[in-house]
Amino acid sequence: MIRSLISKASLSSSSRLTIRQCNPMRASSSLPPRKERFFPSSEYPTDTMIQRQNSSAAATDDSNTPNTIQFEKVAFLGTGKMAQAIMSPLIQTGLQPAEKVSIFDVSVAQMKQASEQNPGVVMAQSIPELVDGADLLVCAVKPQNITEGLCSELRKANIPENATLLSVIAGLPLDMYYATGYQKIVRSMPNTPAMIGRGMTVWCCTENMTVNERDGINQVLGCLGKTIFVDEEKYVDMSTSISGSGPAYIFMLMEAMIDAGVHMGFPRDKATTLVYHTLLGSTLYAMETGEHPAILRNNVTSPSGTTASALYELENGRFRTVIKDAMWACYRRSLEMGGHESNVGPGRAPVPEGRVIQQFLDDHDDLKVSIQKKGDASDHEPKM
Ligand SMILES: O=C(O)[C@@H]1CCC=N1
Repeated sequence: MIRSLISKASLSSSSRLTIRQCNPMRASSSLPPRKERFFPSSEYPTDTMIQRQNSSAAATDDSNTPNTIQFEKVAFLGTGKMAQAIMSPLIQTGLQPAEKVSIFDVSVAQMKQASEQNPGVVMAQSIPELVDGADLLVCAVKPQNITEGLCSELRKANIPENATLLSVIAGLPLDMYYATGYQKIVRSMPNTPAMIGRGMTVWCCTENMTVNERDGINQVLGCLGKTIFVDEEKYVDMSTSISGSGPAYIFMLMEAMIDAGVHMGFPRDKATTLVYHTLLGSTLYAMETGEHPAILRNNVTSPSGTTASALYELENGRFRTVIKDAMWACYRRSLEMGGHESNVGPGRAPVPEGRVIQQFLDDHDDLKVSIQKKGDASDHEPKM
Protein backbone atom coordinates (compact mmCIF):
# COMPACT_ATOMS: atom_id res chain seq x y z
CA MET A 1 0.00 0.00 0.00
CA ILE A 2 0.86 3.60 -0.28
CA ARG A 3 2.45 3.86 3.18
CA SER A 4 5.66 2.64 1.69
CA LEU A 5 5.28 4.85 -1.33
CA ILE A 6 6.55 8.01 0.28
CA SER A 7 9.95 6.47 0.65
CA LYS A 8 9.76 4.38 -2.51
CA ALA A 9 8.44 7.13 -4.75
CA SER A 10 11.05 8.36 -7.13
CA LEU A 11 11.10 11.88 -5.80
CA SER A 12 14.16 14.06 -6.07
CA SER A 13 15.68 15.39 -2.87
CA SER A 14 14.42 18.87 -3.70
CA SER A 15 10.86 17.65 -4.10
CA ARG A 16 11.19 15.81 -0.80
CA LEU A 17 12.10 19.15 0.76
CA THR A 18 9.03 20.75 -0.81
CA ILE A 19 6.90 18.01 0.67
CA ARG A 20 8.19 18.72 4.13
CA GLN A 21 7.67 22.43 3.72
CA CYS A 22 4.13 21.98 2.48
CA ASN A 23 3.07 19.39 4.97
CA PRO A 24 0.88 21.09 7.57
CA MET A 25 1.41 18.21 10.00
CA ARG A 26 5.07 19.13 10.13
CA ALA A 27 5.24 22.80 9.32
CA SER A 28 3.12 24.16 12.13
CA SER A 29 5.51 26.74 13.56
CA SER A 30 4.14 29.50 11.34
CA LEU A 31 0.57 28.85 12.43
CA PRO A 32 -1.31 31.35 14.61
CA PRO A 33 -2.04 30.46 18.23
CA ARG A 34 -4.20 27.41 18.75
CA LYS A 35 -7.42 29.23 19.66
CA GLU A 36 -7.42 31.05 16.36
CA ARG A 37 -6.32 28.01 14.46
CA PHE A 38 -9.27 25.82 15.43
CA PHE A 39 -12.20 26.39 13.11
CA PRO A 40 -10.78 29.74 12.05
CA SER A 41 -12.72 29.84 8.87
CA SER A 42 -15.18 32.68 9.17
CA GLU A 43 -14.39 33.09 5.48
CA TYR A 44 -15.82 29.62 4.93
CA PRO A 45 -19.59 29.59 5.11
CA THR A 46 -20.65 26.36 6.75
CA ASP A 47 -24.17 26.39 5.42
CA THR A 48 -23.57 26.05 1.74
CA MET A 49 -26.50 23.69 1.60
CA ILE A 50 -27.87 22.65 -1.71
CA GLN A 51 -31.65 22.67 -1.90
CA ARG A 52 -32.70 19.85 -4.15
CA GLN A 53 -36.13 19.92 -5.62
CA ASN A 54 -36.97 16.79 -7.57
CA SER A 55 -33.94 16.20 -9.72
CA SER A 56 -32.82 19.81 -9.97
CA ALA A 57 -30.81 21.64 -7.37
CA ALA A 58 -30.15 25.24 -6.52
CA ALA A 59 -27.62 26.74 -4.16
CA THR A 60 -29.03 28.75 -1.28
CA ASP A 61 -28.15 32.39 -1.22
CA ASP A 62 -25.54 32.63 1.50
CA SER A 63 -24.32 36.18 1.94
CA ASN A 64 -20.95 34.88 3.09
CA THR A 65 -20.51 32.76 0.01
CA PRO A 66 -17.55 34.04 -1.96
CA ASN A 67 -17.90 34.66 -5.67
CA THR A 68 -18.37 31.51 -7.62
CA ILE A 69 -15.10 29.95 -8.60
CA GLN A 70 -15.09 27.84 -11.69
CA PHE A 71 -12.44 25.29 -12.50
CA GLU A 72 -10.98 24.80 -15.95
CA LYS A 73 -11.67 21.12 -15.62
CA VAL A 74 -12.83 18.98 -12.71
CA ALA A 75 -11.73 15.36 -13.00
CA PHE A 76 -13.32 12.54 -11.03
CA LEU A 77 -11.17 9.50 -10.38
CA GLY A 78 -13.78 6.95 -9.35
CA THR A 79 -17.46 7.42 -10.10
CA GLY A 80 -19.08 5.75 -7.11
CA LYS A 81 -21.78 7.17 -4.86
CA MET A 82 -19.69 9.88 -3.21
CA ALA A 83 -18.24 11.05 -6.55
CA GLN A 84 -21.74 11.32 -7.95
CA ALA A 85 -22.98 13.08 -4.81
CA ILE A 86 -20.48 15.85 -5.61
CA MET A 87 -20.71 15.73 -9.39
CA SER A 88 -24.48 16.01 -9.85
CA PRO A 89 -25.13 19.16 -7.77
CA LEU A 90 -21.86 20.68 -9.00
CA ILE A 91 -23.26 20.52 -12.52
CA GLN A 92 -26.93 21.09 -11.73
CA THR A 93 -26.28 24.24 -9.72
CA GLY A 94 -24.23 25.63 -12.58
CA LEU A 95 -21.06 25.76 -10.51
CA GLN A 96 -19.31 23.70 -13.17
CA PRO A 97 -20.55 23.07 -16.73
CA ALA A 98 -20.85 19.36 -17.56
CA GLU A 99 -18.45 19.67 -20.51
CA LYS A 100 -15.77 20.81 -18.07
CA VAL A 101 -16.17 17.66 -15.98
CA SER A 102 -14.26 14.48 -16.81
CA ILE A 103 -14.69 11.08 -15.25
CA PHE A 104 -12.74 7.84 -15.14
CA ASP A 105 -13.44 4.53 -13.48
CA VAL A 106 -11.92 1.09 -13.94
CA SER A 107 -15.50 -0.17 -13.99
CA VAL A 108 -16.71 0.96 -17.39
CA ALA A 109 -20.31 0.08 -16.45
CA GLN A 110 -20.11 2.35 -13.42
CA MET A 111 -18.54 5.15 -15.48
CA LYS A 112 -21.30 4.86 -18.11
CA GLN A 113 -23.94 5.00 -15.42
CA ALA A 114 -22.37 8.19 -14.01
CA SER A 115 -22.30 9.77 -17.45
CA GLU A 116 -25.97 8.88 -18.04
CA GLN A 117 -26.83 10.51 -14.73
CA ASN A 118 -24.82 13.58 -15.67
CA PRO A 119 -25.30 14.22 -19.37
CA GLY A 120 -22.46 16.08 -21.04
CA VAL A 121 -19.63 14.90 -18.82
CA VAL A 122 -16.58 13.58 -20.64
CA MET A 123 -15.61 9.95 -20.17
CA ALA A 124 -11.80 9.71 -20.16
CA GLN A 125 -10.15 6.62 -21.60
CA SER A 126 -7.22 6.65 -19.21
CA ILE A 127 -5.86 8.32 -16.09
CA PRO A 128 -3.42 10.54 -18.04
CA GLU A 129 -6.31 11.71 -20.22
CA LEU A 130 -8.41 12.32 -17.10
CA VAL A 131 -5.91 14.55 -15.29
CA ASP A 132 -4.61 16.34 -18.38
CA GLY A 133 -5.59 20.02 -17.97
CA ALA A 134 -7.63 19.33 -14.82
CA ASP A 135 -7.04 21.92 -12.11
CA LEU A 136 -9.07 19.79 -9.69
CA LEU A 137 -8.86 16.04 -9.33
CA VAL A 138 -11.50 14.53 -7.04
CA CYS A 139 -10.06 11.29 -5.76
CA ALA A 140 -13.03 9.10 -4.88
CA VAL A 141 -11.73 5.56 -5.09
CA LYS A 142 -11.67 3.02 -2.26
CA PRO A 143 -8.65 3.38 0.09
CA GLN A 144 -7.29 -0.02 -1.00
CA ASN A 145 -7.21 1.23 -4.60
CA ILE A 146 -4.70 3.95 -3.77
CA THR A 147 -1.85 1.73 -4.83
CA GLU A 148 1.72 2.35 -5.89
CA GLY A 149 0.66 1.61 -9.48
CA LEU A 150 -2.06 4.26 -9.40
CA CYS A 151 0.27 6.84 -7.88
CA SER A 152 2.99 6.22 -10.42
CA GLU A 153 0.46 6.51 -13.25
CA LEU A 154 -0.65 9.86 -11.85
CA ARG A 155 2.95 11.01 -11.39
CA LYS A 156 3.69 10.30 -15.03
CA ALA A 157 0.60 12.18 -16.20
CA ASN A 158 0.53 15.81 -17.21
CA ILE A 159 -0.70 17.35 -13.95
CA PRO A 160 -1.15 21.12 -14.39
CA GLU A 161 0.90 23.32 -12.11
CA ASN A 162 -1.15 24.39 -9.08
CA ALA A 163 -3.67 21.60 -9.62
CA THR A 164 -5.40 20.36 -6.47
CA LEU A 165 -6.15 16.81 -5.45
CA LEU A 166 -9.31 16.55 -3.36
CA SER A 167 -9.62 13.26 -1.52
CA VAL A 168 -12.88 12.01 -0.06
CA ILE A 169 -11.22 8.82 1.16
CA ALA A 170 -11.34 7.89 4.86
CA GLY A 171 -8.17 7.37 6.85
CA LEU A 172 -5.47 8.32 4.33
CA PRO A 173 -3.50 11.36 5.48
CA LEU A 174 -2.47 14.33 3.38
CA ASP A 175 1.18 13.35 3.12
CA MET A 176 0.36 10.00 1.51
CA TYR A 177 -0.92 11.81 -1.57
CA TYR A 178 2.41 13.47 -2.33
CA ALA A 179 3.34 10.20 -4.02
CA THR A 180 0.80 11.12 -6.72
CA GLY A 181 2.81 14.16 -7.80
CA TYR A 182 0.20 16.65 -6.57
CA GLN A 183 1.46 19.37 -4.25
CA LYS A 184 -1.86 20.93 -3.27
CA ILE A 185 -3.93 18.41 -1.43
CA VAL A 186 -7.27 18.47 0.35
CA ARG A 187 -8.41 15.73 2.66
CA SER A 188 -12.11 15.60 3.38
CA MET A 189 -14.39 13.37 5.39
CA PRO A 190 -17.92 13.52 4.02
CA ASN A 191 -20.80 11.32 5.12
CA THR A 192 -23.57 9.52 3.29
CA PRO A 193 -26.43 12.00 3.88
CA ALA A 194 -24.43 13.95 1.29
CA MET A 195 -26.37 11.88 -1.26
CA ILE A 196 -29.37 14.15 -0.60
CA GLY A 197 -27.32 17.30 0.01
CA ARG A 198 -27.61 16.88 3.79
CA GLY A 199 -24.07 15.76 4.47
CA MET A 200 -21.56 16.94 7.04
CA THR A 201 -18.07 17.28 5.61
CA VAL A 202 -14.94 18.10 7.60
CA TRP A 203 -11.88 19.04 5.60
CA CYS A 204 -8.30 20.25 5.81
CA CYS A 205 -5.64 21.06 3.24
CA THR A 206 -1.95 21.60 2.74
CA GLU A 207 -0.69 25.00 3.81
CA ASN A 208 0.36 25.98 0.31
CA MET A 209 -3.24 26.51 -0.83
CA THR A 210 -4.33 30.09 -1.30
CA VAL A 211 -7.52 31.58 0.19
CA ASN A 212 -9.03 31.63 -3.27
CA GLU A 213 -8.21 27.98 -3.85
CA ARG A 214 -9.69 27.07 -0.46
CA ASP A 215 -12.86 28.99 -1.31
CA GLY A 216 -13.15 26.97 -4.51
CA ILE A 217 -12.83 23.71 -2.59
CA ASN A 218 -15.37 24.86 -0.02
CA GLN A 219 -17.84 25.50 -2.82
CA VAL A 220 -17.30 22.05 -4.27
CA LEU A 221 -17.70 20.36 -0.88
CA GLY A 222 -20.67 22.61 -0.15
CA CYS A 223 -22.50 20.59 -2.80
CA LEU A 224 -22.61 17.80 -0.22
CA GLY A 225 -24.22 19.87 2.53
CA LYS A 226 -22.59 21.51 5.52
CA THR A 227 -18.84 21.98 5.64
CA ILE A 228 -16.35 22.64 8.41
CA PHE A 229 -12.72 23.50 7.74
CA VAL A 230 -10.09 22.47 10.27
CA ASP A 231 -6.42 23.18 9.92
CA GLU A 232 -5.17 20.35 12.06
CA GLU A 233 -5.49 17.04 10.29
CA LYS A 234 -6.16 15.08 13.47
CA TYR A 235 -9.63 16.62 13.58
CA VAL A 236 -10.44 14.94 10.29
CA ASP A 237 -9.60 11.56 11.87
CA MET A 238 -11.71 12.47 14.89
CA SER A 239 -14.61 13.63 12.75
CA THR A 240 -14.63 10.25 11.02
CA SER A 241 -15.86 8.80 14.32
CA ILE A 242 -18.58 11.45 14.69
CA SER A 243 -19.95 12.54 11.34
CA GLY A 244 -18.16 10.18 8.92
CA SER A 245 -19.28 6.88 10.41
CA GLY A 246 -21.98 8.45 12.58
CA PRO A 247 -24.86 7.73 10.20
CA ALA A 248 -24.20 4.00 10.69
CA TYR A 249 -24.74 4.32 14.46
CA ILE A 250 -27.95 6.23 13.87
CA PHE A 251 -29.19 3.65 11.36
CA MET A 252 -28.49 0.91 13.88
CA LEU A 253 -30.48 2.82 16.50
CA MET A 254 -33.29 3.20 13.97
CA GLU A 255 -33.26 -0.53 13.29
CA ALA A 256 -33.42 -1.38 16.98
CA MET A 257 -36.30 1.02 17.65
CA ILE A 258 -38.26 -0.12 14.61
CA ASP A 259 -37.75 -3.78 15.51
CA ALA A 260 -38.92 -3.15 19.07
CA GLY A 261 -42.01 -1.40 17.73
CA VAL A 262 -42.75 -4.39 15.52
CA HIS A 263 -42.11 -6.72 18.46
CA MET A 264 -44.78 -4.84 20.42
CA GLY A 265 -47.28 -5.15 17.59
CA PHE A 266 -46.92 -2.13 15.29
CA PRO A 267 -46.92 -2.78 11.53
CA ARG A 268 -43.37 -2.18 10.26
CA ASP A 269 -44.24 0.83 8.15
CA LYS A 270 -45.94 2.55 11.06
CA ALA A 271 -43.06 1.76 13.42
CA THR A 272 -40.67 3.15 10.81
CA THR A 273 -42.64 6.40 10.50
CA LEU A 274 -42.66 6.80 14.27
CA VAL A 275 -38.91 6.29 14.51
CA TYR A 276 -37.94 8.50 11.55
CA HIS A 277 -40.04 11.38 12.81
CA THR A 278 -38.84 10.97 16.36
CA LEU A 279 -35.19 11.23 15.26
CA LEU A 280 -35.86 14.04 12.80
CA GLY A 281 -38.03 16.02 15.23
CA SER A 282 -35.59 15.56 18.11
CA THR A 283 -32.66 16.79 16.01
CA LEU A 284 -34.52 19.84 14.74
CA TYR A 285 -35.84 20.57 18.25
CA ALA A 286 -32.31 20.46 19.72
CA MET A 287 -30.96 22.62 16.91
CA GLU A 288 -33.74 25.18 17.05
CA THR A 289 -33.87 25.58 20.82
CA GLY A 290 -30.10 25.44 21.20
CA GLU A 291 -30.69 23.72 24.55
CA HIS A 292 -28.21 21.18 25.89
CA PRO A 293 -29.46 17.64 25.10
CA ALA A 294 -29.42 16.78 28.81
CA ILE A 295 -31.96 19.53 29.50
CA LEU A 296 -34.20 18.36 26.69
CA ARG A 297 -33.90 14.80 28.02
CA ASN A 298 -34.85 15.94 31.53
CA ASN A 299 -37.88 17.71 30.07
CA VAL A 300 -39.20 14.37 28.75
CA THR A 301 -38.55 12.57 32.02
CA SER A 302 -41.33 12.83 34.59
CA PRO A 303 -41.03 11.49 38.14
CA SER A 304 -41.63 7.74 38.30
CA GLY A 305 -42.55 7.95 34.64
CA THR A 306 -42.06 5.84 31.55
CA THR A 307 -38.97 7.65 30.27
CA ALA A 308 -37.19 7.28 33.61
CA SER A 309 -37.75 3.51 33.39
CA ALA A 310 -36.34 3.41 29.86
CA LEU A 311 -33.34 5.58 30.75
CA TYR A 312 -32.55 3.35 33.71
CA GLU A 313 -32.22 0.37 31.35
CA LEU A 314 -30.12 2.36 28.88
CA GLU A 315 -27.71 3.34 31.64
CA ASN A 316 -27.75 -0.23 32.91
CA GLY A 317 -26.64 -1.32 29.42
CA ARG A 318 -23.87 1.34 29.40
CA PHE A 319 -25.59 3.10 26.52
CA ARG A 320 -23.46 6.24 26.56
CA THR A 321 -20.20 4.45 27.29
CA VAL A 322 -20.83 1.93 24.53
CA ILE A 323 -21.35 4.75 22.04
CA LYS A 324 -18.22 6.52 23.23
CA ASP A 325 -16.17 3.31 23.05
CA ALA A 326 -17.45 2.73 19.51
CA MET A 327 -16.37 6.22 18.52
CA TRP A 328 -12.92 5.79 20.03
CA ALA A 329 -12.59 2.51 18.10
CA CYS A 330 -13.54 4.32 14.92
CA TYR A 331 -11.01 7.10 15.57
CA ARG A 332 -8.30 4.51 16.29
CA ARG A 333 -9.08 2.71 13.03
CA SER A 334 -8.83 5.97 11.09
CA LEU A 335 -5.40 6.66 12.63
CA GLU A 336 -4.33 3.09 11.97
CA MET A 337 -5.34 3.29 8.29
CA GLY A 338 -3.16 6.36 7.96
CA GLY A 339 -0.22 4.64 9.63
CA HIS A 340 -0.39 6.90 12.69
CA GLU A 341 0.06 5.95 16.33
CA SER A 342 -3.41 4.72 17.25
CA ASN A 343 -3.13 3.78 20.89
CA VAL A 344 -5.59 6.46 21.96
CA GLY A 345 -8.72 6.40 24.06
CA PRO A 346 -9.76 5.70 27.62
CA GLY A 347 -7.17 3.55 29.38
CA ARG A 348 -5.10 3.21 26.22
CA ALA A 349 -2.23 5.57 26.65
CA PRO A 350 -1.69 6.31 30.31
CA VAL A 351 0.32 9.47 30.75
CA PRO A 352 2.99 8.95 33.43
CA GLU A 353 1.91 10.75 36.59
CA GLY A 354 5.23 12.58 36.83
CA ARG A 355 4.64 14.16 33.45
CA VAL A 356 1.19 15.38 34.46
CA ILE A 357 2.57 16.98 37.62
CA GLN A 358 5.48 18.51 35.71
CA GLN A 359 3.12 19.92 33.11
CA PHE A 360 0.90 21.35 35.86
CA LEU A 361 3.88 23.01 37.48
CA ASP A 362 5.09 24.37 34.16
CA ASP A 363 1.66 25.91 33.62
CA HIS A 364 1.58 27.46 37.13
CA ASP A 365 4.86 29.24 37.75
CA ASP A 366 3.47 31.01 40.81
CA LEU A 367 2.62 27.68 42.44
CA LYS A 368 6.07 26.32 41.66
CA VAL A 369 7.67 29.16 43.58
CA SER A 370 5.49 28.68 46.65
CA ILE A 371 6.00 24.88 46.57
CA GLN A 372 9.75 25.40 46.33
CA LYS A 373 9.59 27.81 49.25
CA LYS A 374 7.66 25.27 51.28
CA GLY A 375 10.21 22.64 50.36
CA ASP A 376 12.98 24.81 51.70
CA ALA A 377 14.54 23.00 54.68
CA SER A 378 14.62 26.17 56.78
CA ASP A 379 10.79 26.21 56.72
CA HIS A 380 10.76 22.99 58.66
CA GLU A 381 13.15 24.03 61.33
CA PRO A 382 11.41 24.39 64.68
CA LYS A 383 10.89 27.99 65.59
CA MET A 384 12.66 28.84 68.78
O1 LIG B 1 -16.30 2.81 7.04
C1 LIG B 1 -15.65 3.52 6.29
O2 LIG B 1 -14.51 3.22 5.97
C2 LIG B 1 -16.21 4.83 5.81
C3 LIG B 1 -15.50 5.97 6.41
C4 LIG B 1 -16.54 6.89 6.96
C5 LIG B 1 -17.76 6.16 6.77
N1 LIG B 1 -17.55 5.03 6.19
